[in-house]
Amino acid sequence: MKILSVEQTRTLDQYTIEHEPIAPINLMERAAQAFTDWYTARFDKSRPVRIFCGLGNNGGDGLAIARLLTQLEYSVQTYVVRYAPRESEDFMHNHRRLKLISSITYIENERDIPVIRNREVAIDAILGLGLSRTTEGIVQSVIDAINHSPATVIAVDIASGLFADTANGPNSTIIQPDYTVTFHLPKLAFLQPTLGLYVGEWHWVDIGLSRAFIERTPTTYFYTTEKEVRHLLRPRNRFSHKGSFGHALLLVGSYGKMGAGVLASRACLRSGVGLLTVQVPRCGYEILQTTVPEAMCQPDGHLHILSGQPDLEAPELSTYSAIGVGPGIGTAPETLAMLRKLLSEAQKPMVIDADAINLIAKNRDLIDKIPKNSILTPHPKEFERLTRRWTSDYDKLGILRDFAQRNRFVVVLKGAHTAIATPDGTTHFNSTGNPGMSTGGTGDVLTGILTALIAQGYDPVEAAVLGVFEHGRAGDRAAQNRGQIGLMASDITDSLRWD
Ligand SMILES: NC(=O)C1=CN([C@@H]2O[C@H](COP(=O)(O)OP(=O)(O)OC[C@H]3O[C@@H](n4cnc5c(N)ncnc54)[C@H](OP(=O)(O)O)[C@@H]3O)[C@@H](O)[C@H]2O)[C@@H](O)CC1
Ligand SMILES: [K+]
Repeated sequence: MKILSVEQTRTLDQYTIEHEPIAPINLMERAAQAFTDWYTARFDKSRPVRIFCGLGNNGGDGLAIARLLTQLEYSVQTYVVRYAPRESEDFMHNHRRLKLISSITYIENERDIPVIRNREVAIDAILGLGLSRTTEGIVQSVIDAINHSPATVIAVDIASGLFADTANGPNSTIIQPDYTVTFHLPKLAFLQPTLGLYVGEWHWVDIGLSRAFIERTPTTYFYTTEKEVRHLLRPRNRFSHKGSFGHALLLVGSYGKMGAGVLASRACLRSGVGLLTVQVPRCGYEILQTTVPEAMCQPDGHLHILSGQPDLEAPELSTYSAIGVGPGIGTAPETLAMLRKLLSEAQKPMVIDADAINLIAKNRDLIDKIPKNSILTPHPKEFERLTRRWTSDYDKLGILRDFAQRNRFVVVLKGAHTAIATPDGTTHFNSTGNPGMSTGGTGDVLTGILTALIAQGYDPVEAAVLGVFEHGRAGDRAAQNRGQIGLMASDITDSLRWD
């Protein structure tokens, strides 16, 4: 799914109005109806509704929603926050229609703000995509009152005061909704970790905006949904054999951190790799052979860490169709030497995670040695070590895009909506996963998955988008079975399902 800018979204509305064609007031009615359908499917009439409307089209939506809910016999009280002398045309139209069936309260001063009680629902239709400056005055006071109330808060289209794709200034007053019900495609703001408070649980309702326009509008931001992923997964040929699915090499583990290696190895095998060889310190040999009998194990000459001196005659690196390195390897000097040699010799895109990233961050000359199109999977702290500290989520997105593009890497920045930046400058946000996955070892599982996909011949960008999505989806299945709190990394591996 594409993520469009505010400017593009405005043009999309306009294009739909001209080419469907549909009168703007009818498009607003469709939006209000879609919101109302969403609302009535979840909230019954026992909960009083207070709808707060601004003077633009977001307010117009609010007035139309008030009329539709009133007609359905919900208990509705409508407020218009009078912050300016002018109203939009469609606002005025809906204002006239609502006036015929219900009263409207005007908020001009603080004393006009009602007390919002427990069990009530506050619908925020004060400001939408037309936000052009930080909120102040009476708008700010109403937002504060809603935020401090015990009511369930639902934002229409976007929380009032939240910019959809640029940073809000410090100390901005913004609605903190429990839900956001949005009419357009997802907005960039919905996917940023520090803005979660201003989004809540977001839902998209379709109001039939022009698909033709969306298809031909260029964007660098995408949101991965099941629809896209379905096209990426390759079906298996009946006559295939284990050689058809590649031979992966994982370099993992150190004394006390062999679990990371086991997690990555099991996930790799559960993700369809044909053959797997795992290189571990000698202390990990029996552990790996016992816990992952499906894998071949190649012990390092060093007892506790990977030093790159194999104990046995090791095959050429070119034997392997994919190489993954990092989980549990530590940052010992011998391991750095091993990584340096590995990066210099590897010819194909690799998967680079955890301590391998930390070693690279401390030895920046290694960046140039990483094969082009390799996948790096940092969490935010590791990414900061690799680049620099950011001032906002949007600043971080810029750093991420530049880093991936300049070095020709695929960077998987892990988080609530993992962001995948590609060498061609696009960024893909993931839609699966849950907070239960914030636990040790889930990153190791992802490394195993990605290495398996590359080994099977998936292009690195496809592997990253598909692998991150399925990793999150397996996490969601695991959370359904056990709940989020009890979720462990190995549950994710056990919940993987590829067909
Ligand atoms: N177009 C369509 O077809 C559809 C649109 N739809 C709906 O319309 C919404 C967008 O509507 P919109 O463009 O009228 O913007 P909206 O946010 O309601 O208000 C703009 C007004 O607020 C003012 N203002 C700005 N910042 C302010 C501040 N901090 N404090 C105070 N005032 C401030 C601003 O002033 P100005 O910047 O012009 O000075 C202007 O007067 C969209 O989110 C969706 O809900 C749906 O019905 C689907 C179909
Ligand atoms: K709003």
